[in-house]
Amino acid sequence: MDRALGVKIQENGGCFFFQEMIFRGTDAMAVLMEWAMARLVLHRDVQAKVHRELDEVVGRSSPVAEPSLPALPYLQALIKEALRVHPPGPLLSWRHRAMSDTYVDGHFVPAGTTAMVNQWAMSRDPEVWDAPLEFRPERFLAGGEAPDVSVLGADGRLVPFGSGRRSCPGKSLAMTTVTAWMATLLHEFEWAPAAPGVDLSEVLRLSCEMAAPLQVRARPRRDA
Ligand code: HEM
Repeated sequence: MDRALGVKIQENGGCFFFQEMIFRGTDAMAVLMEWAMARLVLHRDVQAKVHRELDEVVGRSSPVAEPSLPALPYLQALIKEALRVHPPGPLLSWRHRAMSDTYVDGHFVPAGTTAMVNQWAMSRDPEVWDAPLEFRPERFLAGGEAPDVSVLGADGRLVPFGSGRRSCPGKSLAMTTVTAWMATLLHEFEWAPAAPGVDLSEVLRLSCEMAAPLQVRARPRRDA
């Protein structure tokens, strides 16, 4: 029994929940990092800015450690921008169903319709985002159009983890883990595409993945 919600959890419900945690926890984070790396090898100026921030905050002679993570605003902006342009879970709340015939914004929705939130489209809406197809982490920094946007569900402009009580329970863990991994991968190496150009085509599987898996070259950059 979930005492907070007063809901009885069946045995198979518990199994599904753990299955979701394992699949979503590993798959979505890996997919997000692949997209972020694709953007970093494509936009070398963005990669150079992350490297500069890491050199200033962590220093070339030290590895990344957890206390440095909150002091990396550009890296955090980069991860938000990757979540905006390439949300691993583009459709939200697919388990919501209309209980009766209704109208939403003038559109008839018959009873029994499964309702989904297309946050992929929301985060590319030109009425909300300046030049939405441009990859620009600066939009999340001071002076940008969305400097204080939270990705954790409190701001409808960007909801890569959903919002409300069925939002992703792993969102804080995911943000901390992805920030730590990206910081380490970027502090230790400089990344370049294995061949000229990067194919940004998408394919929707469990997550919205790169259709052509990313291939990169890594060059060590840190002092021994
Ligand atoms: C970058 C990483 C991640 C992204 C982008 C992500 C995104 C999402 C999204 C969009 C949903 C659906 C929300 C909705 O439909 O409204 C979801 C649900 C869920 N996520 Fe995540 N997630 C991530 C990482 C994780 C991690 C690390 C865990 C667990 C360790 C996790 C566990 C779950 C579970 C169990 C659900 C289902 C919740 C429910 O049905 O009530 N996720 N996630």
